[in-house]
Amino acid sequence: MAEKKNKAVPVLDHVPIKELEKWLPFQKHPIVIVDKTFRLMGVLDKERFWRKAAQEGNEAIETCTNSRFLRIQSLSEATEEDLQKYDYFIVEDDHQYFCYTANELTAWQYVQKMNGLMNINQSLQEELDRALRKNRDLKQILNSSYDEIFVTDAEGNVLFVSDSCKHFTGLPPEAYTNKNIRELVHKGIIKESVTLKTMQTLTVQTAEQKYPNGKTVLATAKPVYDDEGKLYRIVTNSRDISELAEMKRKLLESQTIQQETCPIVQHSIGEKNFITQSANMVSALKLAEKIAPLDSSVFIHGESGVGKGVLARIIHEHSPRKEKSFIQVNCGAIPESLIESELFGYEAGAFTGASKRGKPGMVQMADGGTLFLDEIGEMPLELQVKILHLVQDKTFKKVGGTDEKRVDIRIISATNKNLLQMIEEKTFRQDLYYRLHVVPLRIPPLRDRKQDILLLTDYFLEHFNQKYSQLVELDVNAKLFIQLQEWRGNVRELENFIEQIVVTAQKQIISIEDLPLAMNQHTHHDIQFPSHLMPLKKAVEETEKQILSYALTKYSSTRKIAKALGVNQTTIMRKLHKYQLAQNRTDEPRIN
Ligand SMILES: Nc1ncnc2c1ncn2[C@@H]1O[C@H](COP(=O)(O)OP(=O)(O)OP(=O)(O)O)[C@@H](O)[C@H]1O
Repeated sequence: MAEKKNKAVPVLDHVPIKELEKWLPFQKHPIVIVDKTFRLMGVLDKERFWRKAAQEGNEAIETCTNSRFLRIQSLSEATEEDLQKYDYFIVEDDHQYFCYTANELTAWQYVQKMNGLMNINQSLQEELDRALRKNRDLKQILNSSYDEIFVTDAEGNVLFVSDSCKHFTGLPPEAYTNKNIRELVHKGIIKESVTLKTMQTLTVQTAEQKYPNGKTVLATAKPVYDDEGKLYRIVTNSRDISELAEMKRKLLESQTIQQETCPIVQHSIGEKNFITQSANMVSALKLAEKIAPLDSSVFIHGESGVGKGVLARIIHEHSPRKEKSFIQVNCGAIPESLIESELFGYEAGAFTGASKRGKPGMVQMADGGTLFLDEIGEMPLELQVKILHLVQDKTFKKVGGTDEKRVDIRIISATNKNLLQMIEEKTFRQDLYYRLHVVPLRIPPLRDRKQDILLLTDYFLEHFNQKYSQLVELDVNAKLFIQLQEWRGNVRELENFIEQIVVTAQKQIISIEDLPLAMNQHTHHDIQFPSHLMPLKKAVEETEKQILSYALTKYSSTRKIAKALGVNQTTIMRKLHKYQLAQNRTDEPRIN
């Protein structure tokens, strides 16, 4: 208890002198003695008690008797007035009396007030610290949100913008704070402000907004009212829905196309299958089957990797020539200097380095069967006239030979080039074009038959699982993700991609997170430059490898890659081997 102060003097009420004598030696302080009515009897001092009590008019007694005493319940009870009026204050505490001088009590009350003030100050400080901490926590929470949070007061003055605004707009939050929303809209920094609409209508407003950097966000502004029901704040939350919007668009697109889905059609070619369920592909297939028994020349148009080669095989297999050879010549893959001898063969000693016995060409090997001239647009102009003879008369001469040889072949050609434009540019002979272009067939790219993506994904998954004795599966999201890709390299790219998943899978069920790296390589074709410093040689190699991987998905032959990259074909072949990218190359002519 604060009132038990050291300086307080104990007060005794009617204690027999004898008792007092016994008790006195243990007291350190003077004692005040009062009677029953609380009238002062005397002030005792440890050593001088008896002496002073015996002497009438003792100075000490007199001082006390002239003094004014006030009995109070607690020290804090004494008022300013009391402190002026009385000299001593007697307080009872636990049946013991204590006597304080007015000075002591004033000092005590002063200390109490100071403590009180200090306590208030401390609790205010604590309250402030707590508020600041809360404010900091709140800011951190808001700033860690992926959504952008935008807060204004009732007048539209921007009070807070979370950090993610940088991600959305490219501008830091400071570009907006302490400005008025009207000013931001007026300057065109914000378009179609939902905050402004909420200010005007006092209702929740939601809108899809497009930012100049291409991002689409869904912004929702909500009014916040104070206790009196007046508008106090407007809190706007913006969520990046760019990916969602893109997915939605693609899904809608694929759903529209889905309506054109046909029953699955399947053909087996060698150990592989040709499979489709897209209406446009099925009609191309039907036409192919219809013209297959005829001997007329067929011309297949389509982007690289769509399946021109497979369709040519199907035509051959549906023709009376199916027991004979199907010879596929990739005109873009054979070096220009060799193409004539590869195609037509050569006589013994026709040129330096030629075999002494001569060599039959692919045309001769196709006798009785089908000759498939893939990438016919790559045929050198000088050779085109020789091909024209072959198509017209079914005759040809070997390199270095004089004899006209006759063959019974059916010619199927294919290209992903615009031959009409090449004719205009005089790089392709018009007469040859019309000779070859008797029955044109068109294979649509994979992006125009999205319903085939899933079908082909499942087919290739099963095929490669069997080939590599694996049990890899794709979960629903991974399949959806694959379905939504562009597949600019068409079926070949999808096939290679699934093969890569099966070969490199670390677990049985592949989910969407396991795909992106490979997806980046296969679909976006962005060349990633090394993100950290490394020896220049290694950085060059990494970039070179990426460029080659991309080129492989874009071009069907090393000759085309060489042309696109401005180096010779041998360099490309060497580098493909160096980076172990050459496994899937089938540049060599296929002979069946
Ligand atoms: N509908 C399909 N079903 C199954 N596999 C297919 C289908 N279409 C194409 N493929 C496969 O895709 C790969 C590429 O096909 P193909 O070589 O016939 O394409 P292409 O159009 O001739 O390409 P390029 O123009 O580059 O020569 C092949 O492995 C082929 O088996």
